Amino acid sequence: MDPFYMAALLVSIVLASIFWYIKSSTRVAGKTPPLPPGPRGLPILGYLPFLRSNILQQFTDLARQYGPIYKLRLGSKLTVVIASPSLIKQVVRDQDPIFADRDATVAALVLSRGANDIAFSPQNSNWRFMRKILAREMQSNSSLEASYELRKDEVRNAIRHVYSKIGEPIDVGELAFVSDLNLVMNLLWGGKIEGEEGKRLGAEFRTVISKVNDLIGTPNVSDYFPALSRFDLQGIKKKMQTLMESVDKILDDVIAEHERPGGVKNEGKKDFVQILLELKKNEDVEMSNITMRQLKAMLQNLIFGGTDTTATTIELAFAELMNNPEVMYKVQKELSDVVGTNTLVEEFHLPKLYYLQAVLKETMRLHPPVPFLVPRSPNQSSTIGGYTVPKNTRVFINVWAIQRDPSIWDNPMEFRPDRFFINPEKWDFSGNNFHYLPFGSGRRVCPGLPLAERMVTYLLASFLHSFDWKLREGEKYDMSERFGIVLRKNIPLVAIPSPSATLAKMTQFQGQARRIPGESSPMLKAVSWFSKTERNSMGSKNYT
Ligand code: HEM
Repeated sequence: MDPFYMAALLVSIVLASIFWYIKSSTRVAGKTPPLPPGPRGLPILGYLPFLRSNILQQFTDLARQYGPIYKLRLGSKLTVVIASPSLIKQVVRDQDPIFADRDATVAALVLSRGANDIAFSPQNSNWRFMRKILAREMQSNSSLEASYELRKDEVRNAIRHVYSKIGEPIDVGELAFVSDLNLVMNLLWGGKIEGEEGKRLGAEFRTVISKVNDLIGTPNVSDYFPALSRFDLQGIKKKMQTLMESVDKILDDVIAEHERPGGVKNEGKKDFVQILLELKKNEDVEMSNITMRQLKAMLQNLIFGGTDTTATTIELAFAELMNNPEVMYKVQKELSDVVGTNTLVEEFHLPKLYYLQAVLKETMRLHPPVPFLVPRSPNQSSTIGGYTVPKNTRVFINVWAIQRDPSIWDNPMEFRPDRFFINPEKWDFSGNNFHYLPFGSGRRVCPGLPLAERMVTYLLASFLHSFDWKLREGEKYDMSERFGIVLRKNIPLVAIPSPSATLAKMTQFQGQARRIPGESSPMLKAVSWFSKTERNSMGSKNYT
């Protein structure tokens, strides 16, 4: 080589090396903040081999060791866990636009039809529109008022079902899940697909939802080592694709039924599918951008997002009440004072049930149904609490830890609904108080909150107003939890219903007032008599 070029090459290499050295030493010297602290883990695997089954407690213990923001390397995936109100504020308020994207796992990508739903979509105009339409057509006060009869139908069905099981053990989580699923399906395509067809759809969805939740909760090698994802070593992607084929089939049937001339009755309140299809047909400008794929993904969000969360809340509230008889007594006393003894619970009673509302807040404090929220992911590198959180990091917000933090809550492990009566204006579900976030916060806050509040309170109030509950002989209370994207009670709560004093009184009254010859059970008659909507005679719908 020409000596001149040789010299030029050497000089360039030396200059490049100096430049690189200066650049990297300024980073070391602290111009770019460091990554958060955290345990080291093993080469390649990172901290994966050290994850315990009780991840809620483990993530909380790690915060004690490393501070309110720490990092874990799980395979090649960088994960940051945040567990202090002030740092959460930085993520979900101060830097919300940066942190409001999601980091969907392989299973979640299949479930969300390629992040085309509300829950896993990046922030874009379609995501904003889907949230808007949900808020306007399903969650606004006026649309919730208009759909009340649909909820009332299902709550009465649930009461009838429990009534038919008096004295028998009932799996409370299962009861809550089926009731919630029926309720959500009724709002989505309610009254249109009934009878045997409705029953079949309910049963199919129950199976699919439980399988989907298992898959979403299974740790997947493909997520921790994206280079291996094309091999789908555990077959999770394949299994999810198969499940989605059956979901697709159900939703296609529902849509086809709505589009078939004469398939949908026109009288009464329009269901959500009908509203969406009409908007599409009328060529609403924003709606025309929404593809059929997105529409189905949105319906799925409502079914998957609205059933497990509400059912787990009801089961955990039930368990806490049975574990705390004095609190149960106060709830039932309030119910008989507010609702009275001559009628079943109606939704207009709910705003007056202050104590029951406090019970639900306390349940969701100790057992937030989505304990780490739905993980977020920054769309650019950012600084939180003096540490760098690189682009595409998976960010967990440990609401479970914050809502049990003794520096924030007095005797946090005690179930004390009364704590919500001190400065009640401070405690709501809006996500503005960073000490209490069961529905999340910021632009990703749960859009189903108004419906969830009504569903959970209405069902719980109805079950407790109409029945007394006890555990099976020799059974012990257990409040342990199992982690999943939605928290579960570790051991399902099984309880035995008997008619409450109110129901017994109503029954006596009914027995005298309206005894039908040949009717063996006047009490059964009473429940039926109080229901104005006897669609399914006295049978149970979709319950096992
Ligand atoms: C007790 C019941 C419920 C709880 C505790 C709950 C909680 C949550 C939480 C914590 C999030 C994530 C928020 C965040 O990342 O900041 C979320 C998101 C979501 N929830 Fe709920 N939820 C409940 C019921 C419902 C219901 C009834 C529906 C619909 C009918 C629903 C639909 C959704 C959807 C679509 C999202 C995704 C929002 C987005 O990413 O933009 N949820 N929920």
